[in-house]
Amino acid sequence: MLRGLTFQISANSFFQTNTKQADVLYKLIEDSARLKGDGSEIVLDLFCGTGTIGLTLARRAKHVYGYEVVPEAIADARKNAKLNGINNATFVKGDLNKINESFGKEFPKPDIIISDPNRPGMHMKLIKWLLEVKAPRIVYVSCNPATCARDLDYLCHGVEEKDLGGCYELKSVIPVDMFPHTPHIECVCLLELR
Ligand SMILES: C[S@@+](CC[C@H](N)C(=O)[O-])C[C@H]1O[C@@H](n2cnc3c(N)ncnc32)[C@H](O)[C@@H]1O
Repeated sequence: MLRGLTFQISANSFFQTNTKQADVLYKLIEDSARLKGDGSEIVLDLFCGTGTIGLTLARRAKHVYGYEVVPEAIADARKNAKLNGINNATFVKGDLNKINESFGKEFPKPDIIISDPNRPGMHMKLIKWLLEVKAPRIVYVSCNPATCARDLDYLCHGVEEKDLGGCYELKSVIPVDMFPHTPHIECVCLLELR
């Protein structure tokens, strides 16, 4: 049980190992997302895993679209939506390192984007797409401060060698101790469109 929702997971799906702190992490993400709560907003949940973040936000959103590469995780996310009586969430299997021009055509323009990649961070194709789509807010969740700093820099200041301009302002970075007694740290970063 996380944020009042029940999750079923299978062996190949990612799931936060520190469940107690996962509750803290997801609450912080919800707070950073600052959904109006009137059911008018579109949420895009990138690297959605079993749907945890998107499903916690779905209660206050118009619709959530989740993308994830592991098919078992997508099957879990769909099951978890049903299990919790949530019918405004769509989960799609896709490799976010290989997006092409059609990415973004199958969902409305997002009001808020959550991006929670694994340690390598986001592919340049995804950075480019984010800089083009210009969602009002991005909540970037990361367990790797090095790739996190790189991706935040790209989103705020652009990528000179790709001729991409940055368009976000970093509003906050909140560390969460997901891995006690280790040097590792998770961060929840809020970016707002300039
Ligand atoms: C840090 S986990 C976050 C999962 C989920 N947001 C959560 O909180 O449980 C990163 C997720 O990204 C997925 N992933 C890794 N590479 C990907 C890619 N190229 N395209 C789409 N998803 C990917 C992983 O399978 C994993 O589920």
